[in-house]
Amino acid sequence: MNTAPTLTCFSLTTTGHVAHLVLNRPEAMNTMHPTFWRELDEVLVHLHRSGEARALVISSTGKHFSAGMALETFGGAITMDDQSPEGRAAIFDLLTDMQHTFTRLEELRIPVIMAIHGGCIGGAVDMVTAACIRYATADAFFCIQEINIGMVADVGTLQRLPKLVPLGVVKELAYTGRRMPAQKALAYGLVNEVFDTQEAMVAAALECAQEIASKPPVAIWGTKQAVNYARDHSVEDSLRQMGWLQGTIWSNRHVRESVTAMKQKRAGDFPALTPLQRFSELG
Ligand SMILES: C/C=C/C(=O)SCCNC(=O)CCNC(=O)[C@H](O)C(C)(C)COP(=O)(O)OP(=O)(O)OC[C@H]1O[C@@H](n2cnc3c(N)ncnc32)[C@H](O)[C@@H]1OP(=O)(O)O
Repeated sequence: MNTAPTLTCFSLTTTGHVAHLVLNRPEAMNTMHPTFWRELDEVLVHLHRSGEARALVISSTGKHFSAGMALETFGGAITMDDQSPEGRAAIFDLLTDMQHTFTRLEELRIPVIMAIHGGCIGGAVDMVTAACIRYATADAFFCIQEINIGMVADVGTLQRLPKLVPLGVVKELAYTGRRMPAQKALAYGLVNEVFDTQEAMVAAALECAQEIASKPPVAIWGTKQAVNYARDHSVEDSLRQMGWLQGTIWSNRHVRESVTAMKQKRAGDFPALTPLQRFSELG
């Protein structure tokens, strides 16, 4: 079964093959607590499996995109004073779980666009660096807040941000906990575009998602696979992987339909991604 999960921290709508996930706890500045993590993971599993959406936009509500980890979880859900081997193993498992959620976002079958306004703090930086494309409002800022609360950023920022902006910039932000404003993020290429208003930004993100969703989904899937692979491997290895990948997914039918649609000045008609099932559900 692949039913949409029941959500309290988010709202999820899918229109014309574009899914739009909105962080909707503005009163709590969309902080990340155990329910946030569980629901985000469930949504991503659902989108990954359903095959219905062909692109995902994630935006937020209220003053800030997200204030990061809910501070009350430190010393609450996350028990940090248990120095026993069992306590340390539990921290390792918890952290790995959170890391997997953002890796799931990065490895989703469909491209993900983040629409970021106001503060994007701590865990929120972890999250947005796992996306394909980032848009921001002029009032947005990015903060590796972890250093200001005595910890090392541990859910992906230090691993993914250096692939997006120069290493010196990452180190400056990570050592100082300074806020990087949207215009600077634009100059470094962390965000693709800066908008005056949140409405304009979300509209542009949805328009970009719609454009992506109009392409053959298998070619989009393959392109995401290839670009993600190339980020972490040599050109030589990536070219070889490209050969195997293209050999696996090449479709004359999709290319013919794309060219015909282009000539006829109409949208191409492409089958959706096949819904995935859990192995255990196959009977
Ligand atoms: C794996 C992930 C790890 C992490 O994410 S570590 C980072 C955790 N996050 C933080 O440390 C956030 C620190 N907070 C801030 O930088 C600022 O705050 C904001 C930019 C988010 C907001 O600034 P402004 O708009 O000026 O509001 P305000 O008066 O500072 O905050 C309003 C109330 O919100 C509480 N608050 C802020 N962030 C969090 C949070 N992350 N978890 C729980 N509460 C938070 C404050 O303390 C305050 O509360 P009151 O009104 O009672 O004084």
